[in-house]
Amino acid sequence: MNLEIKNIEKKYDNTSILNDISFTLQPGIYGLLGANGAGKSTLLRIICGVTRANKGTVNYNNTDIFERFENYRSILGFLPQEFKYYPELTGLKFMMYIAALKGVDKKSARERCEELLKIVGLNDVKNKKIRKYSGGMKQRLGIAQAMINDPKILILDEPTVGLDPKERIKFRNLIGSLSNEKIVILSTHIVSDVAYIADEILIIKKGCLINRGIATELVKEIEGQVWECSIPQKMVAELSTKYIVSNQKHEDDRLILRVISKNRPEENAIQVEPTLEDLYLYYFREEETVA
Ligand SMILES: Nc1ncnc2c1ncn2[C@@H]1O[C@H](COP(=O)(O)OP(=O)(O)OP(=O)(O)O)[C@@H](O)[C@H]1O
Repeated sequence: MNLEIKNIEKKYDNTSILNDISFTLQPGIYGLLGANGAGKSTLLRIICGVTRANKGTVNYNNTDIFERFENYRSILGFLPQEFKYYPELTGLKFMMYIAALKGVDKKSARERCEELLKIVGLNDVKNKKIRKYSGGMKQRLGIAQAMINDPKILILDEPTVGLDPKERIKFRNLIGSLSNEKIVILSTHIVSDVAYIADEILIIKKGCLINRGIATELVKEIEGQVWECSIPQKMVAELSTKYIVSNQKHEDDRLILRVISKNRPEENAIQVEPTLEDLYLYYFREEETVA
């Protein structure tokens, strides 16, 4: 199985949103990482066939998705960024409704919906109205509905928005367990969401795919450029304007600063192993701080 994104370009009102994006995916979990507005949602919507690209194609097993779109839709699961939940329905009724929309036959629908609600840990609340669900529960319901047709390609757009740290961990474990033999693409601007579960990271910046690979390979780009130095409080402002500071923590009356810099930032600075968060900050420092 393969999904090929080939020379995709997208413009809105003559502004380029996606710029000649090409990559091919095999089964695995892929983290699409980029700052707000980088073009992640647009790219995912194009991959799902919801939005049309101005140029380029999306090919599933070497066929343009629009050549056999019904066939493609039947193997696709999608959780869009702004998903509509129908608060007055119960979790189970909502799932049954989506199953009907997706053409799952009535007999197997109930069994499938109950099974998925169990998998995502919503069995106990399946007869409660969605308006009583927490953010994490809603997101898990969103994943469950995307899985109704047992998709081979599962696309989740910012699925961890609004989740607390405990729910994030639950979510990561869930994705890990669901992804067998599937292509899972998961977009986020939160590095820790994908650092542990993604087999590969795709980094998108201002509509361009600027890097792709396994995390341990990607971070080599800044090897030898990440430092930790212990400094007095009063030096923070000075160092922060001079260097990219990826983290800081207090230690007694001093601060331990994690700095990204080609040169040793301070006499006592020691080199440390780069992480994906450091790399993210290195790429997106002007755009936002790491969440
Ligand atoms: N329908 C549209 N019409 C005009 N501009 C759009 C439309 N959809 C997206 N854009 C613009 O395209 C750019 C990329 O948006 P997109 O939602 O794809 O980014 P993103 O990386 O998913 O960011 P976010 O996480 O904030 O959603 C933004 O500048 C956005 O304003």
